[in-house]
Amino acid sequence: MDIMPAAFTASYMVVRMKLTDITPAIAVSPLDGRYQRQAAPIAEYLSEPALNRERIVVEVEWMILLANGMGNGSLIPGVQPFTDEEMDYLRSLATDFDANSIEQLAAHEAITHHDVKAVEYFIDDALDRAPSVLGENCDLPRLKPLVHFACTSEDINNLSYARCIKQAIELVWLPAAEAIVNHLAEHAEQYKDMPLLALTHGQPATPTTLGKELSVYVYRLRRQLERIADQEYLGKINGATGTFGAHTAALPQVDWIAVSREFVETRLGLTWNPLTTQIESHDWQAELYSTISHVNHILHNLAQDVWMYISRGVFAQVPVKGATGSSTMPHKVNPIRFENAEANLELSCALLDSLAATLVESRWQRDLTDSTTQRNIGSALGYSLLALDNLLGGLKSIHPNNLVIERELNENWEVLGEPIQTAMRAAALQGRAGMDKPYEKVKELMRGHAISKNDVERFIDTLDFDEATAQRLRALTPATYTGIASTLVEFD
Ligand SMILES: O=C(O)C[C@H](Nc1ncnc2c1ncn2[C@@H]1O[C@H](COP(=O)(O)O)[C@@H](O)[C@H]1O)C(=O)O
Repeated sequence: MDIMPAAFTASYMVVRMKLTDITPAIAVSPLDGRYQRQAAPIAEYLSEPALNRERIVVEVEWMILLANGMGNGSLIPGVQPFTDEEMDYLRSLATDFDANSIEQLAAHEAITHHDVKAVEYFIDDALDRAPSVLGENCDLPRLKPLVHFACTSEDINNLSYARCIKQAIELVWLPAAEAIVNHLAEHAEQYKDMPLLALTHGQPATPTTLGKELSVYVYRLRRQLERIADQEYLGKINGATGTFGAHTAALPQVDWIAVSREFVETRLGLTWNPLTTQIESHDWQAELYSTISHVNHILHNLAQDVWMYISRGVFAQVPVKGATGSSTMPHKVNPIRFENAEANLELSCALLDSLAATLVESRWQRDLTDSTTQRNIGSALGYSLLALDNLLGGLKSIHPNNLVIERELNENWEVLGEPIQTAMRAAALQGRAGMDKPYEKVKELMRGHAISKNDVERFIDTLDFDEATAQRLRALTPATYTGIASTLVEFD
């Protein structure tokens, strides 16, 4: 079916260049295209090559544990412990992982159609090449049966993913999130005494301070980030259906539980999962993604709040030299970084929520849906990282506008209705005359009218407060009616 009229087809479809012929490849995802620079730190740990590099680490460390044992020599009869040179050589497969390695793996996978088998063959090739590097007497080519010994692919995959995700979170995502919290905390302290008209339901309400409102976000975010910093990353290495079946059939004398635990905990720095089907159950991933999604939602709330403060004039934006706000309205500076952050947080949440929901289900002892799904963890965190970057940039480009803040407060003296009616209640309870129906009297005075400083003072004077209370109330202004907001900042 023609998707364009014939004339269009002739002028565009036939003669135009194919974008897919351009090198380097054109990206489908904006994370790998337009936003590549900002998302790149995630790709270092969560991308196809990063996963394969980590798979090599896991395969190699497993070989080293089997060959060198846990203090009592090799675990496998017929296998001598690796020399230091041999271990360095094997480990260099991961540390020297490069474009050439990626090509070699792709060549194997083109034949095997199995990504982990391709890694096994990649290591086999390296064992074959070893004598040319380590000398003719090198025994490594004979040790090919040691590669992937007693492993199912998921033994390698789950450990690799756990390490990839741990590094991406601890080295990239968490520091970026902490940078936002630190920025907010610094400004909460700076503006802890700066009064601000609060709005509940979008209507003027009891004033607060700008610093205290920022502190609320600091407190919320810190609670979630602490959970993420304490996150467990579970891993398993227990064979095709989690029974150590192949291990015990081949080498019944080995304490495989101890070996498995040593490998996951000590060698790879993860938390040992003793009980699984073929797959690690991914519950820890669901926990992590739910918490990050929660953080994303808090940040989305922040981005929208700041966007609305900018719209109100409470925050002013610093124009970027040379930048265009609107293509047609020259006066404008648009809050685009906050809008970009909102959109990317939404995309991240969509992916994270899907990952958290689907990764925890697998038919019987394994299906492969998790394999395909987990390939999107990098995108889920990448969209969040991009949002963090834009949010921080946006926050750094705004400052409070005192004139607007003061004007808002001065135009809303009716917010003092609350302290006056509450003081009337306290006076009534102490038996002072004329303090009945405090709420109704204040409402009568203030609702639906523009109220001035004079109106408030006159009203206070009509009431029989004791002198100290009357003075305290008379001294109140919308700008000073902020309770102990500034003190509360210390709790963030
Ligand atoms: O260790 C094994 O392989 C055991 C096997 N289970 C599997 N476990 C892990 N990976 C497997 C499995 N099966 C296939 N594959 C390979 O996974 C890749 C899936 O590709 P994609 O859908 O792109 O994520 C793709 O490369 C697949 O070839 C079983 O039979 O239980």
